[in-house]
Amino acid sequence: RVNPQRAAGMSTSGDAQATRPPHQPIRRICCIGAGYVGVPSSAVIASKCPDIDVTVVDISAAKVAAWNSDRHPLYEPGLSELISQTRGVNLHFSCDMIGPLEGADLVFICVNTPTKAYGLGQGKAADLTTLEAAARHIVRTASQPKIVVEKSTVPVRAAESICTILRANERPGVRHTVLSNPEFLAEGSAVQDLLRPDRVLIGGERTDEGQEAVQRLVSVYARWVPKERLVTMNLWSSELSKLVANAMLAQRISSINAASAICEATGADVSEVALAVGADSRIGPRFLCASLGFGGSCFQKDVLNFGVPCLNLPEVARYWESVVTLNQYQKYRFADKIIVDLFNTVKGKRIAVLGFAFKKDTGDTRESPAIDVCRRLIDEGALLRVYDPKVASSQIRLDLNQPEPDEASDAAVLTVRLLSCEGAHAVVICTEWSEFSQLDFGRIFASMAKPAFVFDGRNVLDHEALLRIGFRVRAVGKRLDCGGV
Ligand SMILES: NC(=O)C1=CN([C@@H]2O[C@H](COP(=O)(O)OP(=O)(O)OC[C@H]3O[C@@H](n4cnc5c(N)ncnc54)[C@H](O)[C@@H]3O)[C@@H](O)[C@H]2O)C=CC1
Ligand SMILES: O=C(O)[C@H]1O[C@H](OP(=O)(O)OP(=O)(O)OC[C@H]2O[C@@H](n3ccc(=O)[nH]c3=O)[C@H](O)[C@@H]2O)[C@H](O)[C@@H](O)[C@@H]1O
Repeated sequence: RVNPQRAAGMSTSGDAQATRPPHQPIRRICCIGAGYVGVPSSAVIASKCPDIDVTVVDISAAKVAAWNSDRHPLYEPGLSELISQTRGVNLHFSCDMIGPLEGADLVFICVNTPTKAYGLGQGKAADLTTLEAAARHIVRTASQPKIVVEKSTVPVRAAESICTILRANERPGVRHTVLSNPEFLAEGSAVQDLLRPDRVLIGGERTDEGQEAVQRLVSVYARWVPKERLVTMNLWSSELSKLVANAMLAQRISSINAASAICEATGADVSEVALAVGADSRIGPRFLCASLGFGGSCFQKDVLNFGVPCLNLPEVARYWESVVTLNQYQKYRFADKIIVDLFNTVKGKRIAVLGFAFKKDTGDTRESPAIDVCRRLIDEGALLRVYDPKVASSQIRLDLNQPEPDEASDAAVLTVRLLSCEGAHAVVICTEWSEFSQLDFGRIFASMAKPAFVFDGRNVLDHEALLRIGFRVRAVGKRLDCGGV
């Protein structure tokens, strides 16, 4: 069993390396999970470590086939280029769940760990089914010792469960080691984040074998990450640090979004407030953009997961839950403002929605705030035209529970393209794609029903210019044409 008593303080890689004998270099890596984390991480390792062979495996044959083709299953700037340099050289994608694993020195677990959708802890706890399946698969398959690296985001002490499963099923003489190496990349900048990480955390047991495994993984990252950014610590600190980081980032957005509601009520401007607050070096300027709410597959999941109902800390749980509650409020506050400002009814009105991904530079729609906003408008009888440069129309229909259009698609509730804004009562910005600020709003205005509204859920447009054209403009945390001082 993992022994938490052996845990020691945090250190950076240089300290430990100096006192230890040279360790066996990592030659082969198997990554379980060909998703947003597994593939960029593997591609960066392959490109930075030509002597390491990396194979990404997944239970989804369709996904593996797509990674082996030129039509990759997800969009991430710079990733296709990396893959074209390394695929077939030292980066491979495979459905063979046995061979690559058996040959690997080190196995990254990068499977999804979503919020439980059923039973005990439904809607809050992490569903660790895939993580456990991966651990059982490793121990069933491996006839040689492996370094098993938990890269998926997990509740604190998940490594203990993995370890227990491994220990109970290991073959005689085969002892695997578990490390925590949480990933901090953000979608849309994954490749850059991996190439230049603020820090790489590696948590391991403070036993000789645990520390040997830590150093072997350190030596992989040390090829391109400065050693002062390679931070080693105990397993539980590493697992918890990931959750705290995401929870604090989400909390920051909910804080500025709470301020945005006060701005709208008072006439203060949230961009000015963010500038002033962020100038304090203790706070810093990043991650203070008020919005229609945060999205993505992780923030809500990790904040709730961090609320730790099982640890019986109800005050702590309530504190973190309020970050999510405020986010829900912000999404519906934005949607309801559209309805109220369009004279309390959107029934039968055309509304052009620009952007559907949860942020720019990704095609990912998981927990996108656009979904809640669009659903609210559809429920109120609006006719939506949704456009996103990177989200497939079939995905938008799936997220909004709308069937594929038939011949009479113009009468459909949802049109997933934007031929024009002709006849629309409002343009709604849900994602901050750069191309939206380049649109010819003069022409758009001319084609729209009047009065013509713009609801900027990301504060990315030139509001003064829009007002001059004649739009009624609503933005997050600002009073524009409705009575500011
Ligand atoms: N998406 C992101 O930006 C980040 C995600 N994370 C964390 O990383 C983990 C993975 O997230 P994503 O890459 O977004 O998920 P994803 O859903 O894109 O990819 C997970 C992949 O694992 C595969 N998989 C599931 N069970 C498997 C099994 N038993 N054997 C083989 N393959 C299996 C799935 O088919 C899927 O392709 C999660 O814990 C997430 O919280 C951490 C940092 C950033
Ligand atoms: O664990 C994870 O999955 C990752 O979650 C986030 O990354 P990601 O969700 O990809 O994207 P972010 O840039 O953090 O944005 C999250 C959401 O917050 C919104 N946001 C972000 C910043 C801001 O100032 N305002 C704001 O509304 C974004 O539009 C988006 O909807 C973290 O930034 C990563 O460090 C972490 O690894």
